[in-house]
Amino acid sequence: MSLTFYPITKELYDYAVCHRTYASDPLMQKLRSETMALGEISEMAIPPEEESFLSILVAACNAKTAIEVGTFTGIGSIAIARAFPQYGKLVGCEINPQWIALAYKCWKEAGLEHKIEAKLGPALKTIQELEEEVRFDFAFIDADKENYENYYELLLPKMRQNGLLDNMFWRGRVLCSEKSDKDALVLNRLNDKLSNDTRIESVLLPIADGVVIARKKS
Ligand SMILES: C[S@@+](CC[C@H](N)C(=O)[O-])C[C@H]1O[C@@H](n2cnc3c(N)ncnc32)[C@H](O)[C@@H]1O
Repeated sequence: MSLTFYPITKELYDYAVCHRTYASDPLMQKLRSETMALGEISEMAIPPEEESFLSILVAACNAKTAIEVGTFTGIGSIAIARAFPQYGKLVGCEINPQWIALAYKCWKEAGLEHKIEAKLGPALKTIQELEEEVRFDFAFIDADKENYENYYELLLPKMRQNGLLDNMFWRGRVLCSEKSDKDALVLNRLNDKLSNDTRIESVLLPIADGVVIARKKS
C-alpha cells in the first residue's frame, strides 16, 4: 500500500482556498463574515473548500432533492441549493432558531429561499416525521455527533444515491478513543462501520475535518 501524502501547511491551505471557482463570491464572503462575528461558535461552519466541494458534488450527481442535517448559518445549504437545477429542493434541519434566521436572510439574498425548506427542531424527529415516500438524491450529515449513526440509518433507505458525512476525523480525536470522549468513540465506530458496510461504497477523504462520501449501491 502506498503511504504517499503531502502534509498540508497553512500557506498551502490558503493557496488551495484561493484557487477555486467562486473563491471571491461576495454573498458567501458576507455570510462568512457574519458567521465569524458570532465568535468561537463560528468554527462550526464548513470551511470554504468544503463549500465548493459540496456544490460540485451536488451538480455532478445531478441532485434535485437533498437534506442537510445541521444547517447552522446556511453556508452548506447555499452551496447545495445553488448547485441544483431550476427546480431543486433542500430540506435544512436545524435546532437553533437564531441560526435559521441568519441563514434565511442569506437564502433570500441569494434568491434561493424557494429551494430551501427549513425544519426547525431536533433533526431525528424531523427525519422520522418525513413522509414515507420522500426520497433524496443527496444528504449532508453535519449535526450532533452522538446521533450520526441514527441519521445515517434513517436516511439510507431514503437515499437514491450519494451522501456526505462531515467531521469524521473529529479533529484527529478518532485516533485516540478515550472513553470520556463520547463523540470520538461514536465517530470512530461509525468510520469502522461505513468502511465495511456492503450497502454502500465509501471513502474517508482527508479534507476539512475528514469527510466521508458514501454512494448507495443499487
Ligand atoms: C457543524 S454545524 C453545521 C454547519 C453547517 N452545515 C454549515 O454548512 O456551516 C452543526 C449544526 O447542527 C445543529 N444541531 C445540533 N444538534 C442538532 C439536532 N439534534 N437537530 C438539529 N440540528 C442540530 C447545531 O445547532 C449547528 O447549527
